[in-house]
Amino acid sequence: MTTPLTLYNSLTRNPELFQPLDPANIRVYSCGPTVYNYAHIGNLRAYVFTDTLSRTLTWKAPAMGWGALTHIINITDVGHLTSDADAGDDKMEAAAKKTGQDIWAIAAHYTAAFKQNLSDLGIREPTRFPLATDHVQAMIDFAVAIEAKHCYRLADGLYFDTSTVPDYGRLARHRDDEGESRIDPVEGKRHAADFAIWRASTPGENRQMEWDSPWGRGAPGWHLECSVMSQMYLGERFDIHTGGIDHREIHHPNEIAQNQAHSCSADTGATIWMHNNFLVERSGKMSKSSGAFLTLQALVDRGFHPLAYRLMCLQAQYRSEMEFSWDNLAAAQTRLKRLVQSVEVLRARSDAPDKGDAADYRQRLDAALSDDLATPRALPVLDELLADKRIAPARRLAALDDFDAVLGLQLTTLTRAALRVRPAAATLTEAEVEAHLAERREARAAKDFPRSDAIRDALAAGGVEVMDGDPLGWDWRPTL
Ligand SMILES: Nc1ncnc2c1ncn2[C@@H]1O[C@H](COP(=O)(O)OP(=O)(O)OP(=O)(O)O)[C@@H](O)[C@H]1O
Ligand SMILES: [Zn+2]
Repeated sequence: MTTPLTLYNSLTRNPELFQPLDPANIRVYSCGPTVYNYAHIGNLRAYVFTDTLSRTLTWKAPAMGWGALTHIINITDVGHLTSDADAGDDKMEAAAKKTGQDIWAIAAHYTAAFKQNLSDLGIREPTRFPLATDHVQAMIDFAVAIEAKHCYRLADGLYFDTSTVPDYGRLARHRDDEGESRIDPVEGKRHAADFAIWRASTPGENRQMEWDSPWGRGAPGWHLECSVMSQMYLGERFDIHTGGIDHREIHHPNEIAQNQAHSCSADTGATIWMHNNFLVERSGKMSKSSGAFLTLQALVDRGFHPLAYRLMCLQAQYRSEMEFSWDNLAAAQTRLKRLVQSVEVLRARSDAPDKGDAADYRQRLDAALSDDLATPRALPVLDELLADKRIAPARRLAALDDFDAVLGLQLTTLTRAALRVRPAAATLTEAEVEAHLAERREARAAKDFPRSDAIRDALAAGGVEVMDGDPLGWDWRPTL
């Protein structure tokens, strides 16, 4: 039995039954990163969420009679200002000025780093990663098409008049009074919420990225990019649009306004708008612009495996705020080790009787994921499946394969050696650690305890804790 898929729609603020426009081709658009710096682990949470969504859509497809999934994640390499509305500099140009580097090289470097992060987190590649800068002509065409009815010109560019579309800001649930203070004032705007869809370069601005347009040389607005790329690859109407919760306030309402203008209808573009909540620290939202943030590499440098972070994300439902702490990450890594160990045990035992059936577990997993991607409820089902001695090990391993297709924890291939990530500060190589441990085993066998202790202390000084009698059977672990 298959559970129908229910997803929370930010437009209606309600869970809704997912009914694809074209079951043969489900279409999803996710706002991608602005590539002026490394992604922080909060940004990456957004893509663990989209990966869970796309894996769930794929996993459920056979039973639901769905066909292909087309998933687009764009790369914002121009146009995103330091404020999500119309104030400040282009984040890309600002980074280029600050570092004195070529802006195209910056974009290429951080785009590659972002894709590596996704791969390290077991996030499947989307169908396409379109670059905003490859679509500038299409953006100009889109703007030309809506200009007469929906836009007006100011000295610094072409602006969208938000009063020309029905129900502007419905997604954000703006009340008129809060809208006013939220948006940066720009001289001459008709309404506070109006926004630039083309920004003309100011004399002497000296941008590295600029293009000719009917509104002067300049660059496209960030909101325009996503309207154009979603329409180009998914059509005017598609199924799901995702982004972080911050996008619910400005970026997505503005995309919707443009989509409505272009399609001459009240259609927002996507049927369901989904938003992941923030990763926060005690000091507030993790944020690239604020300077101090954690990258995935920073976690690895402290001895954590990227998949431990993925598991940490799955332990929270995507709509809940998630607080980062090293303790929580360490707990997730221990949980991952425990899972890897259970799989090892199953592999070693292939002879147990087969009295049970994994179908019940599959159904429970399906029920959890189909309830707005309730991953925290899915994980205990996995634990129970692995521990159910009534089901033969081979059958449990086969079911694990199926579970992992949607959880993406790579449990069928992950090894304990891979999980023993060496912190950046470590001085001993893996081979040296193994050699010391072998020597120590000999010393203990010969009851030479002072020598055994001396080796343990030497390892500790090198950042390695020897784990005698560890219940998980782990010989050693890196210390942080
Ligand atoms: N702390 C966070 N937790 C979860 N998602 C986040 C967080 N910060 C940003 N996001 C999401 O990450 C995705 C990529 O965002 P983007 O690269 O444009 O970030 P940014 O606006 O440049 O960075 P920041 O807002 O951190 O300064 C977006 O969907 C955004 O909503
Ligand atoms: Zn976007």
